[in-house]
Amino acid sequence: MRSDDPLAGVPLLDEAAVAPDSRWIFSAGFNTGPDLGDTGRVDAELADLRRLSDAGARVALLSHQGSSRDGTAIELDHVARYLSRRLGRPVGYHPGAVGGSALRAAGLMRAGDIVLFGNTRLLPGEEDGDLALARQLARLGDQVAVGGFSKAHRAHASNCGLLRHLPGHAADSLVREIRFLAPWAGRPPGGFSAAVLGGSKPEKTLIGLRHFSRAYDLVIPGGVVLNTVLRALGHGIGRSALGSRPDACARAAEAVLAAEGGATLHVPGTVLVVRAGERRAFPVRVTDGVPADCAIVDFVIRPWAVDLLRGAARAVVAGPPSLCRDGHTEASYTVLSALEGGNGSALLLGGDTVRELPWSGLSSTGGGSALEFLSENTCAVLDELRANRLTTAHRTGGARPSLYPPTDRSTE
Ligand SMILES: Nc1ncnc2c1ncn2[C@@H]1O[C@H](COP(=O)(O)OP(=O)(O)O)[C@@H](O)[C@H]1O
Ligand SMILES: O=C(OP(=O)(O)O)[C@H](O)COP(=O)(O)O
Repeated sequence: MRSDDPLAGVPLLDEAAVAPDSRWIFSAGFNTGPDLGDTGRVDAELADLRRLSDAGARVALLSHQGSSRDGTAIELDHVARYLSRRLGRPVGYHPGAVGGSALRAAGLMRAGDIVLFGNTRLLPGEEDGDLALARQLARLGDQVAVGGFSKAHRAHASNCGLLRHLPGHAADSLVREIRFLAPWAGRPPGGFSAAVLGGSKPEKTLIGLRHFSRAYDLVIPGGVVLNTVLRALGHGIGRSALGSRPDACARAAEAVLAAEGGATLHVPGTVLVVRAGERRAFPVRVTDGVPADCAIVDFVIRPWAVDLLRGAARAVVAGPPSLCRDGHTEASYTVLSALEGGNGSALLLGGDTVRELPWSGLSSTGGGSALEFLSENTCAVLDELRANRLTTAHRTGGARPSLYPPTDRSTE
């Protein structure tokens, strides 16, 4: 029988023996540019890195940032400098993560050293989970510690792929995040629940809209999710953004709109739009349709929905509801002030959501990963770690001491 504990059967770094001079690969999900923006995704890994280094491990650190598909992936020396500062010890940077020069850099590491290798998103095959690439990355160490919750929903070479080649363990950062999110997974236990969606990634519609419209009482679509819903309802949306998978998102929105029961879906009467080449937003009635040369950047939340948000026992915000980074804050700030003034608990999910919205309450370092976890009570990396525990690599573990002293696994 499958346990409800999302960590059941997952090997934990906490329970692993970390021998002096052992070679570890730490899979992280820093995904932050040179301005470092919100550092939560880096800070989350500090304790695990310190623990491995203090135990005398040689730590080859791998992280993704941006994407090679849209040219946003860059070198990560800024992250190594930040880590050095925060850890109070040198953290080296080696551009490139595969091939002779990376292996030589790994070979020069001494007990306790931490070296960040080049951005994995600069490697062809990373985002396809290429196992040949994973095999090359695996040469940087003998065991893997998996942190990087922000990419826990991606079966990429530098997380799930590595686990096909080496014994792996969930870093404490991953465990903490899962334990923190677990009470939010599935259908809320009682009281009124609300979800506000936004941002631009397709997961907000494909996972978020689907899940929350089944499991919650109120869903307020914003960002690209709102554009998708308005189009599915037959409204003109001009040149509003529809994200990277418009067709799949359109089908998901149509299915949600056609479903019986489920959450009340907030559809605004007024959206705020910007004309191409201009910055100033102006209101348009949804029923009038957005002019062809305009894009939706914001919207006005109806008073009844603001009241429901304020009274919600539980609320999740996944993605900035409006284009905050360009100063369009009407929907976003309305949501935040309703939640701040309310009596329930509210949780923000994601990178840009946490970076762009002024919020000091609960937040997760994951956007898409957190949505997947809330919807499925698991995610790709947890499944792979469970499978990894049963593999030959894990069972033999070379000549190393037993990684897992007998523990209570009765929940498996
Ligand atoms: N109406 C909109 N049109 C286009 N982009 C939007 C819109 N509303 C919000 N956004 C943008 O979406 C981006 C974040 O999307 P996403 O990556 O999905 O969020 P997160 O990183 O929190 O998971 C932000 O930069 C935000 O300003
Ligand atoms: O920033 C991330 O996702 P998120 O914006 O959904 O939080 C993760 O680092 C995953 O990145 P990806 O969505 O480019 O695979």
